[in-house]
This record gives sequence, structure tokens and C-alpha cells, in this order.
Amino acid sequence: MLADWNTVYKACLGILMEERTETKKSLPWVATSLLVKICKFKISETSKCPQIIKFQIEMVPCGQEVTFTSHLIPGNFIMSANKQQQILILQYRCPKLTRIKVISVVTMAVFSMVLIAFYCLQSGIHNRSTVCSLPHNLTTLVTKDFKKSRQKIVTTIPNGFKKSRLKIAHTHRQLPQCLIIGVKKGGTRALLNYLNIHPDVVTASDEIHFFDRNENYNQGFDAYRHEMPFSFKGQITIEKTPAYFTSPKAPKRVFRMNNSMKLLLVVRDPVERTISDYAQVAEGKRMKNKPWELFEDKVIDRKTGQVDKTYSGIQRSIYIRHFIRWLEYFQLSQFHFIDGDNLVRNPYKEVVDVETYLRLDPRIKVENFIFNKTKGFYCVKIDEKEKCLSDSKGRKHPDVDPNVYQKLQHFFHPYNERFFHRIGRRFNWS
Ligand SMILES: Nc1ncnc2c1ncn2[C@@H]1O[C@H](COP(=O)(O)OS(=O)(=O)O)[C@@H](OP(=O)(O)O)[C@H]1O
Repeated sequence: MLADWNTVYKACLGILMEERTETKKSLPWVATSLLVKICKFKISETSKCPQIIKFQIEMVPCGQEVTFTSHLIPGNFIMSANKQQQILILQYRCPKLTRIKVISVVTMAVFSMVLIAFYCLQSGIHNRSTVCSLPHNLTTLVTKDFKKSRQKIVTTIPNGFKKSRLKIAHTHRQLPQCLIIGVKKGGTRALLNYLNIHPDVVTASDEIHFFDRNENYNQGFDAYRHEMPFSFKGQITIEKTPAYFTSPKAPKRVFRMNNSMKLLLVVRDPVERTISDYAQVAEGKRMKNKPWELFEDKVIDRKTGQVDKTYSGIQRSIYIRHFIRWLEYFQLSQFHFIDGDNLVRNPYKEVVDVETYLRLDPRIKVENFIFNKTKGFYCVKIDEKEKCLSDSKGRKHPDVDPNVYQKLQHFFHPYNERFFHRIGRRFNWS
């Protein structure tokens, strides 16, 4: 099915029509860069010749601007739409090869390669074998643009998983080689977003809950892989689900899938983490007009006056208890700890440490972090655009009775000490 601008427009609105139209329009392209905006899309003339590249594109709501830029010779695209799966497929084809066209195509190809080589040398990435190839150029540019919109371009499918549907030639879905396992409310979303800046990193936008939920784990690793974004060879896929850290089954399951998994753990002052955990749940209840207890009533057993160890918010903050379960399967060297409190104050430092740990080229710059005074947090800045986390991150914490706060500090102290001892590193938690 060939599609014209109108079909793309309709598809953008989420209405895939049965119409079979064939309209030929020229594809805008600038120098060797080909620009396709899904919602402002034009199709060039079509002719049969070997297929060069094929894009599968997720459905994009209108108004959401998605840009492909690639260093390709100019040619044609054929768009097809798979109504059932709601996938748009852009197929790049070269035009009919007359002698003049062959010459111009070859000239263009050489010109493109020179430009690509120039680009690679300029960006200092020439020392990596696959990086300077066309796919990587695509990766860098496509992921930059798609990453921005990916979160909004997922559709719920029956098993509760979310689907990501961007497929570009030479890409495939890979099982993650790195997991952000926790801790809940530690700053895991911020970390994932920061790492996403790196061109060699792709991230699963949703929490997949594969290792902690039986119904997901029982679907097998292939189902899990299917939840991962498409990536090029050499890119690292990262998934974050903070519930993994406290799940008794997760360590063994992760180990079974990949015993050399790299594990990132964002830790935060356990007292603050507990308050944050409470604030999230309390807000949820408030929104549903359900009754909620005061923080003090939640964490202190009023009969004994002691910290209520049965409260899940407290249990999740006893890091050592969960961590020793992970050590049954993984070496300490497989973990990298991120100081969640410092991640708020100085994200660049924490992220560069992760970059080093993952042996990534240093591509994340201090300029990528910009402090947003209104939010009171750092946001990501790429291409002059600033992206902050949603308001569900950085909620106002309740004012806590100082005596209760102190009780909590006392309570966590021995657990913290054991944790520091086990990991060979201390954090600024009193
Ligand atoms: N840049 C930036 N923007 C907003 N929020 C930031 C940021 N960096 C770290 N944080 C802290 O992240 C805390 C939420 O942690 P998580 O993302 O791990 O929460 S969750 O477990 O996924 O619900 C959240 O905790 P609360 O402030 O208690 O809500 C933030 O303090």
C-alpha cells in the first residue's frame, strides 16, 4: 500500500484507513540529510529497484514531531500500514537506474561517505568500529528524536506489558545488559533519563516488572526482550524497575538470564526514602478520596512506641536485608552504587561515574544538565530543549515530627552500618 500525505496524516491521528492511494510527491532533503516529519510527510516517486533501507515507525499522534535524519542518497519511500499491529512501514527504495542516475547516485554516495567520515572525525568517534557506519549515524539522530516521544507512543497490550514499536533496519530488541534495580524513590527515573542522553544507551521507558512478577516472568525471556526498545549492535539496553531490589525472587531470575548483568543501585537516606515512599502512597489515596494515615502513625507502632517494622515503607529502606540476597548470586563488582541524594544536587558527577562503570565513551556533558528553579531539580538539556521529570517526582514531603524523625534515624543506623560495611563505601546518612 502506497501512502500519500493524507494517509500519513490520518495515521498520525490514529486512524488507519483502508484507502489505497498512490500519490507521488518529492521527499524533502537537505544536502545529504533526509528529513521526514511524520506529520508533514511527502512521498517521492516510486519505482522498483533493490530495497536499501526499511523503517518501521510507531504511530505518532499529530502535533508530535518526529524527525528522521539520515545520510542517505536521495530516493523513494513507500509507506505501508499494518492495520492490525498499527505499524507504519517506510521503505526506502532507490529510483530507476538510468546511466545519469547511476552516476549521480554514486557521486552522492561518495559525497555522503565523505561527509559521514568528516562528521565522525569531528565528533571524535572514529575509533569505534561500527560507530561511523550509517546505522550509527541513524542511531544517534533517530534515538535522540524518538527517545523524546517514545513514552507517549506506547500502547497497552492485553498482558499488561507496554509495546515499543520503532523498528529501523539493522536494529533489534536486545535483552538488557544493565538494570537499575532500585531503590524505590531513590531517583531511579532521573538516572534512567540522564543515561538516556548517551547515544550508545537505549532505555525501556516503562518499568517492566519482569523479574518481580510471576505472571510476567512466566512468559519467558523472549517476551521480556519484546518489551525492550530497538537498538543497534553495540548499544547498551537499560531497564529500570525499582521493585527488583526488594523482590526475593529477582536476584536468582536475573542471574539465570544473565550472570554478568551490570546492576545499578541508587541509594538514598533511608529516612527520606521512607517519607518519599509514604508521600507517594498518601497522594494516591488522597486522589481517590480514600482515607490515609499520618506518616507518624504509619511508621510508629503506637502500642510499643517503636518503629513499625511491618510497614512496607520501612522494610524497603532496610537496604542490607535485600542486598545480601543479591550477593548470593552476584559479585560486588557487578554493582554500581549511585548516591541518590547527590544525584539531586550534582547529577553530572553521578552520571559520569555510571558512564565510566559501563565503559561508555564520555558523551554526556555538564551542559546536558540544567537546573530548573521552578522545579527545584536538574532537567536534561539536549538541542536547546529542556526536559524535566513529571510532577510526580519531587513531591512535597509531609512535615515530620522531629522525635519520630530521630527515632527513624536510630532505627536505620545499625542497618546502614552493615550495608556500608558490605559494600565498602559510606554515604552521608546519619
Ligand atoms: N532531576 C530530578 N527531578 C525530579 N526528581 C528527582 C530528580 N533527581 C532525583 N530526583 C528524585 O527522584 C525521586 C523519585 O525517585 P524514583 O524515580 O526512583 O521514584 S520511583 O521509585 O520510580 O517511584 C524523587 O523523590 P521525592 O522528592 O521524594 O519525590 C526526587 O527527589
